[in-house]
Amino acid sequence: MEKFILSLDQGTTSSRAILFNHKGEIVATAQREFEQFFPKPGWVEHDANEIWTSVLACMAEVLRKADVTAEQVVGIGITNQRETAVVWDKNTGKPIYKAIVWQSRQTEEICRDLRDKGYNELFNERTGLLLDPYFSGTKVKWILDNVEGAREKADNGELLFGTIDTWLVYKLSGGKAHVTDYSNASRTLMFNIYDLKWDEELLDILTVPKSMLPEVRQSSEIYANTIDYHFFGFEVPIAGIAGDQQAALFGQACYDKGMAKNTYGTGCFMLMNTGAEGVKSKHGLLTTLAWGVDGKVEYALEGSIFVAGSAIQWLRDGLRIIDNAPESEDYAAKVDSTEGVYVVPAFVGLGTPYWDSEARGAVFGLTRGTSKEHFVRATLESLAYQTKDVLDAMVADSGINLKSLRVDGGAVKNNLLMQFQSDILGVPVDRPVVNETTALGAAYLAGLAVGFWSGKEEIAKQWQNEKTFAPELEETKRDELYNGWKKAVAATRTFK
Ligand SMILES: Nc1ncnc2c1ncn2[C@@H]1O[C@H](COP(=O)(O)OP(=O)(O)O)[C@@H](O)[C@H]1O
Ligand SMILES: O=P(O)(O)OC[C@H](O)CO
Repeated sequence: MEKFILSLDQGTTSSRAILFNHKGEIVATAQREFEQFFPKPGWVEHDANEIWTSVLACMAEVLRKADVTAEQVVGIGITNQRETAVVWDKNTGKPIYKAIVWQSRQTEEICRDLRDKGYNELFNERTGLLLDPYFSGTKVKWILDNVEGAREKADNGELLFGTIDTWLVYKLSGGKAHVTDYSNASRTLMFNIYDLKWDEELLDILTVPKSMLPEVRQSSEIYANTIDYHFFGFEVPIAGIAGDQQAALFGQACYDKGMAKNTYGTGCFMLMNTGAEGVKSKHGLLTTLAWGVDGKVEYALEGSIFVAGSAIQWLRDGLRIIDNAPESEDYAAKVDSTEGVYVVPAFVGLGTPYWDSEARGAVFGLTRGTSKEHFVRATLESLAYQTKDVLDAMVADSGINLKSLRVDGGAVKNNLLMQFQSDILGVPVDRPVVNETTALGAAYLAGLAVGFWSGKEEIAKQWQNEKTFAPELEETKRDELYNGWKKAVAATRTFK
């Protein structure tokens, strides 16, 4: 009887269940989108129950599609949109508020207040992060401060907090396990990434009771079994957890110091493996835990771009100038350049290297000759320019010049974007055969824990390149285009 690993990839816009075989190949995929709530400008929320039911539906569908029984699944790996915060009642298992999404800006005031009190340095030193609404800690505080009765319940030990991994393991295990892994904990603003403990002083500042927090475990180990009635009469070990960007780094087999990947999903996230050492950034990158495997943790440097593929969704759903994401390539290809048009999609502020949460989106260089094609192309190009900002910071901090950049995520199917990316970076871009590297990374982590794969060496051999995009643009032209982008960003930031 052939065996498989089931990977649950809970992303910002959709949940996916993907079944992998022993060769690390995709056997079947199921995907469900769910509702995005924008209750106020800059706020983004999800319904945690809808996330759970979307995951359940995907699990059922993927097994049915592959004609595989639960008995053939030797382990489940979970990977998730990170930072998104859920708080639920321990007694009822029901969330007391919507999940506050990583993109949401509703804790800007809390962050500003903490920054004004001079706490940024302390948080940065211990967590590798910054006092920005992006991270979970201030979202938990916001829920406790704003939901009626929440603070009292939390103080009585009646509430639990979790990122989406924690929430899913809790639901899959029938409430038996309240756990997370190092990679997710390192995104909360409450976890000391050097002591590997919840930081009591930071918790006091954030007024979050420690009793709410999950137990932090390795990224590859058995945390609990699924309860059989949710999993078709069979218990399956949940054996891998990692935040989606760290999972992608693992799935891209970036196991050596200095190897990096960039994932183009809702946002764009570049991570570089820095080994056993957490490198402190001087250029706006985050220091984060990559994973804990075999009793050891490894670190990564990260550049976070808040709006990437979601800018393409905005062209589709907001402006309604394209019908679907792939069409962005068709329109962009109809023109040779944007003719000086720049779109800066700072819809929820700007992340690395600017960390400007009050900036908002802007368009520059419009003329009477600007067409839809130029506009679409400029939006696509903004993904590449933002990535160039991040790579420059990465090179400055690490001193490592990348030989190539491994890429993945929904938008890398766009060949024009990938070629432009390589042109703007002046670095070859490698797109692997398995584009679902986030899910693959979680599958690997789970598979290692249950002995499905023997070790990282076996996994690294499975990585295969599908296509390399080599730089073709002259350096002077590259500099000219990128200088235009920098001017556009600078101008965007003055409009507040
Ligand atoms: N051909 C394409 N060109 C540009 N963007 C694309 C293309 N296909 C998908 N996308 C973008 O990729 C994103 C989906 O990627 P995915 O990795 O599934 O994201 P997430 O995990 O954040 O939900 C969407 O924002 C979509 O707009
Ligand atoms: O859902 P994605 O793939 O855009 O990833 C979101 C990140 O984990 C946010 O930090």
